[in-house]
Amino acid sequence: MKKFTCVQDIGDLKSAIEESFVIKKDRFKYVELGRNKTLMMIFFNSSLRTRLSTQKAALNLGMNVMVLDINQGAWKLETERGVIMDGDKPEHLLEAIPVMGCYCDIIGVRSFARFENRDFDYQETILNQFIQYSGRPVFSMEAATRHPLQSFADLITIEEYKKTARPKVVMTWAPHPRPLPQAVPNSFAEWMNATDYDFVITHPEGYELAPEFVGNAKVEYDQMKAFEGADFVYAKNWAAYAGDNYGQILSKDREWTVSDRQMAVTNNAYFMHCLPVRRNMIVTDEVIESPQSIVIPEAANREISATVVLKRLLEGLE
Ligand SMILES: CCC[C@H](NC(=O)CCC(=O)O)C(=O)O
Ligand SMILES: NC(=O)OP(=O)(O)O
Repeated sequence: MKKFTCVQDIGDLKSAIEESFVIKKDRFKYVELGRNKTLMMIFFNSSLRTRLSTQKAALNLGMNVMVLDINQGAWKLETERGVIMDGDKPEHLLEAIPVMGCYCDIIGVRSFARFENRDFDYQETILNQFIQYSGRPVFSMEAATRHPLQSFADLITIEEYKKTARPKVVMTWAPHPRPLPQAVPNSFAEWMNATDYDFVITHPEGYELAPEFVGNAKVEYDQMKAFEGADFVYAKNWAAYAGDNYGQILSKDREWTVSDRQMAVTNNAYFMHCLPVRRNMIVTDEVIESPQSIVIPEAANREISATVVLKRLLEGLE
């Protein structure tokens, strides 16, 4: 594997899931593979799970690890080409990227959507500059339009907990005080559409995701109807994507906060969320603390998805 930015990069999902279960049984099985290889993790945005689980995955494979928080300690970076750099940014990304590539063997990048320009975000401008100019294999630790390490962990979790071959999985929008990226819902939808699950997306009108991510999923504007008979409920907030509303908050309707009311019409569904989660905005305390909440095992599986991905990137090194 030469990069990991989307579901296509992991190849056959069945083998990827099988490999994740092998690694879950013995996460140090390939500890020699990464000897004297260095992972560099670059964060333009905050992180807890991705930062810790990806570092742990690298240690599972015997790698050295370097972590750079771009906004704490590095020079402020200009990302636009052609700009006269007479402002507060002493360095351009187009120099910083190849320099960082000199010091490592594999690069992970976190760079959220900025909501300033939809094309800039949806062309994955920052991530693609790392792919183009670093000279190293690059993987996404959540970029503008996807979060594949999270979605891979979500799939592993559903495979572990599902009680039927084709569970009904419902991704629901929920209210939030800030406009959040579409990366997690886009990515979850992309991975769910790559399975044969019964996948439903529910959100208020105006929160339609980009068609290329919705794919063949059923979209249901009535949340209660969507929840009927669900085996898994995956909650997440996202800002509007469509038209002039890009990056906007259109609703903070707390009727969409996942509570016992909605969970009551499911098939005793498991509750999932990528975390961090705003309690009593996205989901009530009762639901996230219930025996059906699997948000912690879901987060634990981030170590597994990252170990599989890093293993395959190491195997792809010349
Ligand atoms: C893994 C999720 C990362 C990020 N979440 C946030 O930015 C939450 C920030 C907040 O709740 O203020 C998101 O929604 O994409
Ligand atoms: N789910 C996830 O990626 O969490 P962090 O933003 O804390 O890394």
